Amino acid sequence: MGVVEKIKELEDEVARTQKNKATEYHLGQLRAKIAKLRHELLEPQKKSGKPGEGFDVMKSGDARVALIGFPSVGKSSFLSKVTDTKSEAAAYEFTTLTCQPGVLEYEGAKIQILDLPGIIEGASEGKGRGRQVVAVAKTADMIIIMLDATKPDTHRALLEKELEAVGIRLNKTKPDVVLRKKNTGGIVITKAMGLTLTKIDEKMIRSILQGYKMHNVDVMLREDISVDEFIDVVLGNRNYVPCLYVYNKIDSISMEQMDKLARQPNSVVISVERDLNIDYLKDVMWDKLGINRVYTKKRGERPDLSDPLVVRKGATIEHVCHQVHRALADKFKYALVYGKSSKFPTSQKVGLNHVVAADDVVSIFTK
Ligand SMILES: Nc1nc2c(ncn2[C@@H]2O[C@H](COP(=O)(O)OP(=O)(O)OP(=O)(O)O)[C@@H](O)[C@H]2O)c(=O)[nH]1
Repeated sequence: MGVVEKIKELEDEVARTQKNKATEYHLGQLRAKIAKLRHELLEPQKKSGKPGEGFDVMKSGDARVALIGFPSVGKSSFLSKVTDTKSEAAAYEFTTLTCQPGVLEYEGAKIQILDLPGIIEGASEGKGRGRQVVAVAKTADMIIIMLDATKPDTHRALLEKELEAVGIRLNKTKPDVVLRKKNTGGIVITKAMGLTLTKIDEKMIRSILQGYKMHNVDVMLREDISVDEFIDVVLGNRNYVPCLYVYNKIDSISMEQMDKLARQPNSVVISVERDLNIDYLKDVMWDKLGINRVYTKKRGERPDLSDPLVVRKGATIEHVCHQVHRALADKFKYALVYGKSSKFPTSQKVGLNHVVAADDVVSIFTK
């Protein structure tokens, strides 16, 4: 029996099994087995060369967004509206995947948008093309699921399920659990002070770990996690990616329908054709990507506002140095920051660990 059939069989067993106290552990183990098989299915086959070879797209620009959606939802129209695809005319040919990267310039940042082939259906069954689409999606800083507002909203669940099955977690944070493997000593579970587990218990944790033949591990729990979240931690290869649901073609639906879609979490409604809400979408993307601009200023000169540096939220002066030049941090003496992260109305003298804020102006002084 192939892996796909085995997964199907286990899934059927889960569906058949009544959920109650007595079957709880059995169900947990089944889910762990399914996760393990899925993982096997998606592991790149050994002889296929270097990881990523053949289909990965070089990460260019400051952030990368993967655009996913069924055919005819308006992805191409969207890309030609917001990106400068003309200058990137060369489509990247991959072994079986053609991926058209476009660059969206926004607030001085270059955001690379990858239009992934319409169909990711079957990706979780490890079908060649699906596997590659997923590999690219996993490198994205954000995923946009584009949907057709005029169609029934079933595509969304299909795409979510597919991404979920390949280990991509949308709009979730990594569970706060630490596993440490050791050579002896058995399984030792510790919980953070005051933490009560409501969705999983120690017996289940042990049974899952044993299922993975992990007999000597320290487990530190800092969060009330579910069984599936614990399996995610054990497998350890999940990608936690922010996701925006973009409903296109709102020009063709009623106000009521539009209002309902727009009120869903992480959702933006647009019309590419009528140019509705596109700028708002860019703002939301920028926010969700968690990036900031900072400006540099040379001594005695005005800050260079035409050429911002783009850094992640929470970035430090050290990150800023790296953006300017690879070797700058080694020669660093101190920096002066002006702006929101400065303690003073004027500049503050800071070291490499100082966290910059949006639109700060930074002067770097070297040894
Ligand atoms: N009513 C309406 N139609 C739109 C809008 N945006 C795109 N379309 C139409 O939807 C159809 C599909 O658009 P595409 O941009 O080719 O869609 P796609 O997702 O790239 O499709 P594939 O290339 O098949 O993956 C075209 O006929 C567009 O004219 C919109 O905002 N409103």
